[in-house]
Parts: sequence; structure tokens; C-alpha cells
Amino acid sequence: MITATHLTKRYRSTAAVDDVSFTAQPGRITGFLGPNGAGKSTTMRMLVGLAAPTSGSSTILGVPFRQLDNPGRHVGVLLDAGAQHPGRTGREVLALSAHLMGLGPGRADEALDLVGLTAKEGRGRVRGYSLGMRQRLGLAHALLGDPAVLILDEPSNGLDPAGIRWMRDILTGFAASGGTVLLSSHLLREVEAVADDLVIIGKGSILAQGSAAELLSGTGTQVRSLDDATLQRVLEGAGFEVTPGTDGLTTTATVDDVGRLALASGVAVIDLRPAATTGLEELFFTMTAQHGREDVPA
Ligand SMILES: Nc1ncnc2c1ncn2[C@@H]1O[C@H](COP(=O)(O)OP(=O)(O)OP(=O)(O)O)[C@@H](O)[C@H]1O
Repeated sequence: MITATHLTKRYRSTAAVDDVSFTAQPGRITGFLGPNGAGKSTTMRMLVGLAAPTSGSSTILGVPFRQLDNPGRHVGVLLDAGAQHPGRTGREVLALSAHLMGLGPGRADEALDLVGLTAKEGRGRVRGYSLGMRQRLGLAHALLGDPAVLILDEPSNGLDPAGIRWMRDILTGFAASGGTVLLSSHLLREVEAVADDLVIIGKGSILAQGSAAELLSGTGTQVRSLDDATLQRVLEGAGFEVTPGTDGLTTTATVDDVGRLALASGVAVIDLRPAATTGLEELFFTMTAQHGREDVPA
């Protein structure tokens, strides 16, 4: 579990992160979203002790990151795929960290294998790696200590579609076995496909948070009948709002309410369902409309 409690980070007079509180639960993937400059990386850096909060606090597995004994055995971190030493081979990067974590040398080869890097690729210097290979190496590094928590900043960046699907499977598998995943990404469809929970920030502040199902569910009901005009009158008479469309009516009434009222008024219903869910893209743009880069004066 990860908790952020009133986390705030100021650079001079600007708050890069402003009073951010959320939790990421075990067994779930928490998607962390926001436009460029929203404060995602700064928040993640504070969670792992790379930046000191101006105020507020955070814990991982119940304690501040800096108090974790041998943190790599508890938390896997991928903040910058370019962070690995370019002159080392992928395997050397992993073997060195494995050694520092007190793991056997064989763990580096296991980690390479986990992320689909071949032994030959592992012998290549990082400077020759593609961005996708660097991401895989970064993930191997994060998984090396068999942690319970993963904190990943844009892990799918630079991966091809097969790589993105592969990353999705790794993360869902990790969460299914009880791990906690905090995942920031610009790839909204990717987040939509994997996230159980969402935290959306803009200009350093939380704009929305909750389960993905809750945040993305539409409200109300869509209905088509053989007499929409009568059904609209009946629904409005019962105090519900109704919006006629090309494909029947959308109403604030529940499916049960609509069914009962249609039956009582003798209107034959030919289609009745909860209103369509909101896509993450729509939710994201609605939530961040006032908080993107576009409203920053040139
Ligand atoms: N070391 C720093 N000094 C001054 N300002 C900083 C520093 N680090 C970040 N900021 C500012 O804090 C704000 C949040 O930046 P941050 O990198 O956390 O956003 P982000 O959501 O990760 O953005 P992106 O999606 O572009 O990576 C930005 O306005 C950024 O310019």
C-alpha cells in the first residue's frame, strides 16, 4: 500500500504539488494521470525519497520510504528509463543492483528473462539500447528485488503495441498476486485498460480520484420505446430529467424506475439500459480542461 497525505512541494513561490492525498491499494493498479507539468513525477519522487516534501508525508507499506530496510526488496521504482549508466551492459546494471540488495548473481538473469530481454541483449551496452529496451531494463530493475510495490512513471513510453500489451500483462499479473502498482502514463487507453483506481491531478492538485468503474460509469438510463413522447411525459411527471436524442431518451431515472413507469403507463419498451460509460479520454479532458498547458499564457 502507498499513502500520500497532504503532500506539497513548492519551488520558490510555485506549488508543483499542492496538498495531494491518495492511497494505492494492494492487489490493484492505480493510474496516476494529469497533463504535462501537473506534478505526477514530483509526487512520485517524493514517494521514493528523491525529493523532500515542503509539507505533508507519505508511506509505503506503512513507513516512510527512507525508513524501509533494503528498499529495493520492497519497492520497485521506474522513474526515468534513461537513468541507467550508458556504458554498462544491461546485465551489469542488474547484477550490481542485485549485489547491493543482497541477492544472488542469478537474479540478474532471471530479471532479464522476466522482461523478455535475451542473454545477448543483456550483454549489450545500455547506450545501444532502443527506448523500448531501456524501458524493459528499467522494469527488470524495478522487479529485481521481488517487491510488493511498483512505482512506475510512464513505463510504456517507447514500447511498440506488442510491448504495451506485454507491459499490461506484467502489471495485471503483479497486482493479481497482491502487489500494489502506482502507474503514471500519458497513454489514456493503456491506463483505461489496466487501472482499477484513478487519481487525476492538474496544476499540482487532485481533480478526481476513485475506482475506475465509479469514475467512468455513466449516470442515468437510455431507453427506446414505441411511444417516446408519452414515456418522456410520464418520466418528467415523476420528477426525472429527460433528454430526447436520435436513439430514444436519456433520463436521470434508474433502469428500474423507467421499467416500472413504462409498465404503469402501458408504453412498450424496446431497449432499456444504463447510459453508456464515459471514456477515460473524455473524463480526462473534462477534468483537466482548466489545468492543461494550453491555458498557460505564451
Ligand atoms: N526541480 C524543479 N525546480 C523547479 N520547478 C520544478 C522542478 N521540478 C518540477 N518543477 C515544476 O513542477 C511542476 C510539476 O512538474 P512534474 O515534472 O512533476 O510534472 P509531470 O506531471 O510529471 O509532467 P510531465 O507529464 O510533463 O512529466 C512543473 O511546473 C515543473 O516545471
